[in-house]
Amino acid sequence: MDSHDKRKRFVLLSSFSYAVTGILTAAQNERNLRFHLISSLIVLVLSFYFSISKLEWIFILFSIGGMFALELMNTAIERVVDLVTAEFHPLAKQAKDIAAGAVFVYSILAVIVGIIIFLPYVLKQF
Ligand SMILES: Nc1ncnc2c1ncn2[C@@H]1O[C@H](COP(=O)(O)OP(=O)(O)OP(=O)(O)O)[C@@H](O)[C@H]1O
Repeated sequence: MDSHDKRKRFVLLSSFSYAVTGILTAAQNERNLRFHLISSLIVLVLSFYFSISKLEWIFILFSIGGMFALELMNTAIERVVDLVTAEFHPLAKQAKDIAAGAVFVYSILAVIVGIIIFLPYVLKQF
């Protein structure tokens, strides 16, 4: 491995560690993210319990992963807005509210996916 390859590998590993640090920082500071973590664990337990199909797993994993990714992006937007201004600003409000709106839209979708997948399994229990 030449020094150029070593440098590229170092840059890749650094980016990975920055991303992990970002996720851990957000998880420590954001109540919403911890809520998503707990709900995701419950959903994963249910998925194993009901032995859901491969296709259902794909939808569940995309719902969970997408939710986390959006929540992280929302947190990043909140941080940048707070960095730019501590004063009340209509654009700061719009930026935060729109980012929160994106998370809300995806949450509704994830709940609908959860109902479509789990309701038939739950009803079969009775
Ligand atoms: N600088 C600002 N100017 C105008 N409105 C703001 C500003 N900061 C926050 N807001 C408004 O207050 C709301 C709450 O802001 P806050 O910074 O507490 O974020 P949050 O959405 O509650 O974050 P969290 O997900 O951490 O609870 C925002 O959604 C926005 O409507």
